[in-house]
Amino acid sequence: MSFAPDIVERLARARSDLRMGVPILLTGRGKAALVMAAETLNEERLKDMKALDGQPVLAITSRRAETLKARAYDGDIARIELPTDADQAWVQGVANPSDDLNKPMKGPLPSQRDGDAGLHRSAIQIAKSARLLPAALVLTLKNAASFALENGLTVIPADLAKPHLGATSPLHPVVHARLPMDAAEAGRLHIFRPEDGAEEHYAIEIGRPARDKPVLARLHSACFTGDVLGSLKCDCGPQLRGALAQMGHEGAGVLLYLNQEGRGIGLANKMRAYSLQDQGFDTVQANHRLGFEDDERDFRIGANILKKMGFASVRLMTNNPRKISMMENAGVDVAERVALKVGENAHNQAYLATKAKKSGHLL
Ligand SMILES: Nc1nc2c(ncn2[C@@H]2O[C@H](COP(=O)(O)OP(=O)(O)OP(=O)(O)O)[C@@H](O)[C@H]2O)c(=O)[nH]1
Ligand SMILES: [Zn+2]
Repeated sequence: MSFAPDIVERLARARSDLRMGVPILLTGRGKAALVMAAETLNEERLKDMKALDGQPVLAITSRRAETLKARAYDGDIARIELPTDADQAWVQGVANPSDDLNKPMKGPLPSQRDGDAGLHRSAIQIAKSARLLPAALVLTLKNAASFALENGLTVIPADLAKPHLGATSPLHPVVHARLPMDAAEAGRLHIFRPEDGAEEHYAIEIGRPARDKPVLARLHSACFTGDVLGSLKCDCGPQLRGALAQMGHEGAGVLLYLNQEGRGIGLANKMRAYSLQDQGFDTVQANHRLGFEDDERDFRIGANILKKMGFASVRLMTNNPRKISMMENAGVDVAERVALKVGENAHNQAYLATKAKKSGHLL
């Protein structure tokens, strides 16, 4: 029978469970763990978890651990032991840096050193892919199978999930239709849907670019604040309109609108980063304090869409060298880099300077 969800479908369920505050069960190497996302934890479920046998731990990334001066014995992650009197506010205070400056962490925060951190690592990856803060409460369970069944929990075997976490999901074209725009009357919007149930991505085709020549292309990452609201904190809005205008002017091009808001951390986390920037941290430091890397985007998605549309070579409009190398690694030739320098203003000068200094953006 083919009715039961496969691992990719179960992972999509797990992401939405965690976003709703519902626990999931991770299994692997003869162990099982009850997992709840720190961000969506509630007092009642925390109380119930503490009533079970065993020592719950809060798994956080080493980026977050560094800010908290906690030891990350597992390299990329740390397993913080939960004090017996820990409540929801304690857990969320460790996971979320918004109050770090007002309430410097008292600590010390002892981390676990022994045992296997595999399930904890998977828990953080799933929380991250759900666009939540990268922190999860984890409790190793006995009799896990009956516990999951009784409570109707989504069960994820970590070994089966591993190849899919951090992988690029195959994408399929859904529909395309004519879309006359200010920048070009001959516009067409294509919708692509990934198999993993995550956000759809869009391609805006201008004119009918030849498939056997390098196409003028832009990989644009969604920025609700810049693209829609005209935020002055970044240069996304002018870059989006500038790229479309140049494609309209040349009569041909493809703009990929990738739904990877906030360099892949989601809009809620980007707003957390903005609030940290108001406390004096730059765009890179803010991501790190939240527990993320500088840039969590997967540009292979863009390369895959281009290949699906029949393009093998691009004139890429970007100042970001990572976009160029990722395209080439994904098998799309970058015949030329076309600089896209628009939209500098008094509010985003420091942001653009940080990208140049810390993220290698070309000036
Ligand atoms: N996390 C985070 N994301 C931000 C911030 N400012 C802008 N963004 C996001 O950064 C992305 C901007 O990406 P792009 O326009 O592709 O820019 P880029 O990587 O600088 O590369 P090029 O513009 O091609 O040179 C969008 O997803 C924005 O939402 C910020 O301060 N923090
Ligand atoms: Zn932006």
